[in-house]
Amino acid sequence: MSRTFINDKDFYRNPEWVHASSEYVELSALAGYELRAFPKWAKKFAAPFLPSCRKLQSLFDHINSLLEPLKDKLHEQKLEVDPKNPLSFLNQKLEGQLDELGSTLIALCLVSYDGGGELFTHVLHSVWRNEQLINDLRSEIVNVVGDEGFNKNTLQNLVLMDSVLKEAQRMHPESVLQLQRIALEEVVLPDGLIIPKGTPLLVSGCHMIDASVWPDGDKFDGYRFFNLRQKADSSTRQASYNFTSTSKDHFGFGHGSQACPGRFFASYMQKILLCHVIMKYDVLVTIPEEGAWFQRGSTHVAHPGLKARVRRRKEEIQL
Ligand code: HEM
Repeated sequence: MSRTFINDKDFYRNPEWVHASSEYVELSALAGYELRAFPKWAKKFAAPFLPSCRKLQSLFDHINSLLEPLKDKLHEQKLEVDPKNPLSFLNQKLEGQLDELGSTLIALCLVSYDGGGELFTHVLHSVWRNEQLINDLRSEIVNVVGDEGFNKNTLQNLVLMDSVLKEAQRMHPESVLQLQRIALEEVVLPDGLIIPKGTPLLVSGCHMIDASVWPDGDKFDGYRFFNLRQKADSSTRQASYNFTSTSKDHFGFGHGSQACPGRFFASYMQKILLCHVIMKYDVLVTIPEEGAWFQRGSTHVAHPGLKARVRRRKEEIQL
């Protein structure tokens, strides 16, 4: 994953970096949760006494020491942006002040690791309840990926899989409150409601999940966007049902100028992972009595009690 923003093989494949950055992302969710128990003014006093925050600080120091060789390489480079080198973009944005490289890279890890892992869990528990869907997905993979293997075209042509991903994200957005923004100027809505300048805003995504927009919206239908795409009367309309397209009715990746810039990469990654899992394994998922997910504050979380019995199968094609 880090390869998208750190294109230095010596670095992104370094097991120490992979381990430290993943552990940081995991632990920061826990630390954030624990810190919520304290009022804003008290957080900085409480943090040094919380084991999760102390561990985070030591991980952060370790991450910074791992970054030293990378910083040395960047110091030698010009502050020009090379389109093939995402690190050059960060270097320019930080104006060569590489003290903040650690926190910037960790912020990127946070936004990219977390959403991907959570979505993949929801995809797995959703598809493995429908044998027909698994069979259809396997046929699609054999037909589309079988001859050419993975490339941009074949990944785009996995349209049933695309529909499954979009549907899983519709039913399981990361949070039911999305599009976190601040009104930079006064906004008057068509119904006369005035949003004063400086107001922090969040938009409810509940309509993505219920039946007010999507028929049988509370049920997972892996074929939903595949069928809508088939019925669409124009290629623009077809494209609007792509997993990576955002709209006011489906903003799992956000919407507007700040919509997730990593969604195209995320889509390819989810598809490649799913191809491997679906072709190579038979899976029996056991859903806890309380359901496959639960709500924690505004976040929508996969239930940690989800269980899977996995058996290796012989894949029809070599991936
Ligand atoms: C399935 C995986 C992912 C999900 C569900 C997801 C979801 C989101 C959402 C909901 C937002 C907020 C958008 C808004 O407010 O309009 C966002 C922002 C962002 N995402 Fe993702 N994301 C994913 C993967 C990634 C990846 C792989 C990367 C980078 C490689 C990434 C980088 C970012 C960045 C940098 C932002 C901030 C954009 C801004 O504020 O301008 N995301 N993502």
